[in-house]
Amino acid sequence: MPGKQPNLFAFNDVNALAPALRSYVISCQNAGLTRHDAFKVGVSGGSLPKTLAQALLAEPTSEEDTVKFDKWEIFFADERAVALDHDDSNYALLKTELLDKIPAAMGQPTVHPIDTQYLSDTQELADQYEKTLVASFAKGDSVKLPIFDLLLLGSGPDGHTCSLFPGHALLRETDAWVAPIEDSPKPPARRITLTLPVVTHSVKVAFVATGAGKKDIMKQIFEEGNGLPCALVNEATGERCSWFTDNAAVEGVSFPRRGFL
Ligand SMILES: O=C(O)[C@H](O)[C@@H](O)[C@H](O)[C@H](O)COP(=O)(O)O
Repeated sequence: MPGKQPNLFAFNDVNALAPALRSYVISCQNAGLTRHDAFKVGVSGGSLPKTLAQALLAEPTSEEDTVKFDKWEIFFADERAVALDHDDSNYALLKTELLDKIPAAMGQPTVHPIDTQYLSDTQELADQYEKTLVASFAKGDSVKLPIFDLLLLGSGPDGHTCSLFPGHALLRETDAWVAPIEDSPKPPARRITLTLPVVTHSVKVAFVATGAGKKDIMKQIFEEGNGLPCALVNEATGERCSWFTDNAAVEGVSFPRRGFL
């Protein structure tokens, strides 16, 4: 149904994708600022932090085009149960690729990493991270799920997103906001992740998927679905979901592209 489908944007390369991603993120930021004077964003790992840095650290072209980092609250869409300076840490990746590069004049975001005193117990690690979300989103009778202003996600070659893997029982989680996973098929095995209802409840969801290595899974996600986690997000969020891809990632994918305005 037109208008209900996710937006698929395809660019020549990451250099062309980055300015569009910037303008999209800033429009989500500005909507968040209007709603609650803050921008609550969840990010994942993979190649996303690098692309995000390219997008966000560029020079602004106008007043509206300003990244207001001091209003940002950054959460992790998923995280590995490792120390914050470990090679596998998504926090460490974001810090190296983006946080450490933000000039003081741009303001500094509030960042919510996992509490590493609970690393030995992934259920507790997830529960504690959920408490971090509760403190920001005020879970209660009227708030059944947190509403992120934006989730910035990647897609694995198997169609996973966050640490929600194809066919995994975690896809059926309905109560928790954050859940542990002990048997991630992609190492490291022990992680925490936002659950599917939280992901699909976000005001906007953006995927960044680039490179020819994504072509096969993009075909499956957009043409067949197959219950793949990324396809489940597409189906539940429709037009609230946008894919920032390059031509190599969507070559041969039968799904209408949108022009990015
Ligand atoms: O914890 C993880 O396993 C990663 O965060 C993962 O979910 C990543 O986002 C995708 O695999 C896409 O990775 P690329 O962006 O590198 O393609």
